[in-house]
Amino acid sequence: MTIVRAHDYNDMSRKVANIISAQIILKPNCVLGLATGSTPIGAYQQLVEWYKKGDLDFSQVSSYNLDEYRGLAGDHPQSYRYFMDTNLFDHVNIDKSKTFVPDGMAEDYEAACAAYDAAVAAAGYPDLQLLGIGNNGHIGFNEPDDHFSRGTHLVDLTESTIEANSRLFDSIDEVPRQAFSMGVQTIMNAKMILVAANGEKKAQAVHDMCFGPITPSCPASILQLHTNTVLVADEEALSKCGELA
Ligand SMILES: O=P(O)(O)OC[C@H]1O[C@](O)(CO)[C@@H](O)[C@@H]1O
Repeated sequence: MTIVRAHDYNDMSRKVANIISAQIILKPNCVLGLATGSTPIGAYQQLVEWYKKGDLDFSQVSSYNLDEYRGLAGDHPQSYRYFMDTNLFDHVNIDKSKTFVPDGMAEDYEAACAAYDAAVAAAGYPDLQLLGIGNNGHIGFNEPDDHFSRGTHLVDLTESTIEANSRLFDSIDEVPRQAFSMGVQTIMNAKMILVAANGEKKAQAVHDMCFGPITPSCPASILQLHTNTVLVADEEALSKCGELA
């Protein structure tokens, strides 16, 4: 794992955006695996800025998002489809019909999850998979468990994740208790994995991801086995990684 130190959130965001834009420049028709949450917002803003300056062209890019809350439609302001549209897709020249987010409203969800996996596989898996990391070491919505997940599946969110994500809802009762998430095996099929982390709340998870045992109780720890993983983290997120000093 390559570890890139950033001073703070803005520096992390620019570094992450630089790596994503290099991917788009080197392979204009690349497949991006994209993430939601607070972490990537600054990077998406930077990408939009460079697009507006004429430095980036998304016209051939396609994308697959990691996850979606169960029960939220794409026009719900807290849905991850809405997040992607408002933070990135609506501001660049990406073809929205080539942007995919799991369907939070799927009735036959097992068929929908299988179809999502088939589509990601048919696209050849992401050239670059962007990931945030949960306070508990989750990636996508793959929560700590006794095994690593494979494909897209229904997840029962942990209390810790529900509480962490409640800041984005009017009350904790409104946070969906379930979500659909790409599986860990699918994430590991990406050609490059780019993890972004900032803030002291992520310090333990970042330490365990980089230096802890490889265990499904910290899903991100499996990234130690991926041959092309880059972590961009700020000083606070790296504060428990004494091994790096
Ligand atoms: O960036 P945040 O908001 O801390 O969230 C961390 C991770 O948890 C999720 O919200 C759950 O999937 C991801 O989207 C994100 O990468």
